[in-house]
Amino acid sequence: MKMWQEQAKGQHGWQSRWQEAISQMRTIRLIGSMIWRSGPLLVVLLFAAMFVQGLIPALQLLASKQIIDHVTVGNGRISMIWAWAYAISMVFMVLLLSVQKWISKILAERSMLAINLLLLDAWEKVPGMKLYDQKKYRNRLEALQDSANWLPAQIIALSASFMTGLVSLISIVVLVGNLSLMLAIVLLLSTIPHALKQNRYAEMDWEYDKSSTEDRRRMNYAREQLLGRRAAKEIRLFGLGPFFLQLYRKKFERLFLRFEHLQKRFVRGSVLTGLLSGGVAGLGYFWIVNQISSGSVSMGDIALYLLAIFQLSKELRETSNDGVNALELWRMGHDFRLFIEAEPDIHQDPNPVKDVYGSPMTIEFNNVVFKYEQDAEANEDEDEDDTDEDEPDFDEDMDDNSYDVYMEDGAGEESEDTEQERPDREYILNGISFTIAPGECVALVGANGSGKTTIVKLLCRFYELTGGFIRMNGRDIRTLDIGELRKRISVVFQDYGKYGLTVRENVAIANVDQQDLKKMDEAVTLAQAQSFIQDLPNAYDTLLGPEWGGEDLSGGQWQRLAIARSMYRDADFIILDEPTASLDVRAEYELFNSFRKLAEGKSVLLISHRFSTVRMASRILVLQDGRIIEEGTHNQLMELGGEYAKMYKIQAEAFEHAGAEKDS
Ligand SMILES: Nc1ncnc2c1ncn2[C@@H]1O[C@H](COP(=O)(O)OP(=O)(O)OP(=O)(O)O)[C@@H](O)[C@H]1O
Repeated sequence: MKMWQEQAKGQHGWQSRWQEAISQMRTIRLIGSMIWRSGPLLVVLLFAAMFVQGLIPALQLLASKQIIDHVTVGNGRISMIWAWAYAISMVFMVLLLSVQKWISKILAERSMLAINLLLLDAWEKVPGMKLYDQKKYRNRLEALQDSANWLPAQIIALSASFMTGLVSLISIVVLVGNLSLMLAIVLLLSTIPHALKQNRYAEMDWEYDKSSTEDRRRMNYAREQLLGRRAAKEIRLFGLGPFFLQLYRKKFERLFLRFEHLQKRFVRGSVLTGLLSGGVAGLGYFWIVNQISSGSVSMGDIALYLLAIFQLSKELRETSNDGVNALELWRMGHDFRLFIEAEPDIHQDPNPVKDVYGSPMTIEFNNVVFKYEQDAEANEDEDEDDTDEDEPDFDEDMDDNSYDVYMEDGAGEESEDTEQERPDREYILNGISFTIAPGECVALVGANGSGKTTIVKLLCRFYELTGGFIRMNGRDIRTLDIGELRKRISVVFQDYGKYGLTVRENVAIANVDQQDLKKMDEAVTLAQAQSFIQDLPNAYDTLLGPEWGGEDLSGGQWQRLAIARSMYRDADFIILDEPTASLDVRAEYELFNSFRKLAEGKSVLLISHRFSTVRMASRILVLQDGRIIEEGTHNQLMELGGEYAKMYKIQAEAFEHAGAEKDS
C-alpha cells in the first residue's frame, strides 16, 4: 500500500530529509490538535505549570547566592527573605508537580480515547478487505492498536518534561552566561554529540520496534493459541502446548538478542559522549576555582556557579534525552497519521448513485476476471531474515513433513507465509458471466477453492474487480454508494460472526436502525431458532459466549442465529454461503421450505455443497477453474450428464451407502 511504501523506501538525501521534516510537522499538527481538542484549558494550564516549574531551579540558585552573600555581609533580614523565597519555591515546586501530574493524566486519558476513536473510525472507513491480506499492514495495525493505549500519555509526559527542562536550561544558561558567556557556550556545545548520538539511537530503537512487530505478532499469536478458547480443544488433544511454547520462546529469544545488541551499542555510545560533556563541566569547575583565586567573585557567586554548572550539565543531558525520546514518540505518531490518512482500498465514486435500487434485484456478472493481489510488501526488509528456520519443529512427536502439512492446512497459521511463497496469484475468476433475474434463486456449486465465496466478496465490493463488471439493476456497482449497496444485501457468511452479546443483539445487529420485534420473531422462527432460544435462561436477553460469562451454543444453533440475523436485515438480495453446513438434514429441509416463503420476491444466491439443498434452486451454476462450465435446472443438468451429474451421483451414492450400512 502506498502509505506504508512512503516510509519503507528508506529515503536519502536532503530532499527526502526535508520531506520527512514536513511529514513530521503534519504528524505533530495531527497529534497536537488531538491533544489540544482533548482539553484546551488543561493544555494551557499544563504549559503554564511547566513554564513556572522550569524557572524554579534558576530561582533557587539565585536565592542560594543571595542568602550566602547577605549572610556574609551580616544582612540577616534580606537573607531571611531569600530563605523564605527558597522555601516557598520548594512548596510551589511540589504543588506544581502534583498539578502537572493530574493534568497530564486527565489529558492522557482523554487523548487515548480520541486516538483510539480515530483509529477505529479510520479502520471502519476502510471499505474493502484487501488490507486484511497484507502482512505489513496487519503488523502496523497491531502495533498501532497497542501503542494507542500508551502513546498519548507518553507524548504528554515527555513533552512536558522536555518543556520544563528547556525553560530551566535557558534560565540557567542565562545565569552561567552572566558569569562567562564562553563557559555557557562551551557547555552547550559539549552536549551536542550526546544529543545527536541519543537521537541516532532513538531512531535505531524506533526501527527496531517497527521491524520487530512481525515477531511480536507471532509471539502474541502463540500466546493466544495457548491461552485462548478457540484452539483449546485441539491444543490439548494434539498436545500442542510445547510447540506453541517453543514458538513463543524462539521469537522472544530472537528479539531479545537484537534488543541486547542495541542496548550495548547505546551504553557504549552514551559513555563516550557522557565523558565529553562531563569532562567539559569539570573544566568549568577549574575555571571557577581560578576566578576565586583572582578574587573577582563573591562567595554567593561561587556557590551559585558551582551549583549552576552541575545543574546545567545535568539539565543539558536530561533535556536532550527527553527531547530525543519525545521525538521518537512523535515519530510513532507518524504511523498513526499515515494510517488515518490512508487511501481507501476500494475506489468510491465521488458522486455515487444512492437510490437506484428497484426490488427485487437483477444481478449481472459480465466477463468478470479476478485475482487476489500479491502482497507486494510481504517480503520486504523487516522480514528478510524471518524464515521458517525460526519456527519450532515438532521434536519427537512430529517430523518435518508433518509440520509442513500442518502449516499448509492452515490450522496453525493465517496462511500468509504460504501465500507469500507463491510467485504470483492465479486468476481465481476467469471470465464469469451470469445473471440472476429479479426474485430468482440461483445456486452456485463447485469444488473447494473454485471461487464461490470470492464471487460473494466481489458482489459486496470487498475487492476491486481485475476485469469485467458487475451490475445491479443495470448499474455498474462501482458507480453505487458502497454503504447503500451493502444495505441491500444480506449474507450468511461461511465464517459468520459469533458475538459476545445477548441473543436479541446477535440478531438485531443486522439492522441496527430498526427495532421490529415482530420481524425478529419471524426471522428467528424461519431460522428455527425459537425453541432453543426459549430454553435459554433469559431467552432473548441471554448473554452468549462463555468467555463473557454467557451461554455457549452448539455449532448448528450459532448458525441458526446467523441465518436469523441475515433474515432480519431488510435486504432485496440474499446470499447464503454454506448456510446449512452445521445443520442436520431435517433442519436443513425445513429451513429451506420456510426460507422459500420468506424469500419470495427476493433474489437469492445460494452456495452449498449439499445437493439436496442445491436442487431446490430454480437454476444452478457449476463453477470450475474460474469459469462457469454448466448452467441449468437440476433436471437439465442431470440430463446433461456432466460435472454436476457426476458430483450429484457421488453424493447420492455416499448417502445410499451410508443408509444401507445403517440398515444392515
Ligand atoms: N484473501 C485471499 N487472498 C488470496 N487468496 C485467496 C483469498 N481468499 C481466497 N483465496 C483463494 O481464492 C481461491 C478461491 O477461494 P474461495 O474462498 O472463493 O473458494 P470457495 O469456492 O468458496 O471454496 P470453499 O468451497 O472451500 O468454500 C482459493 O484458492 C483461495 O486460496
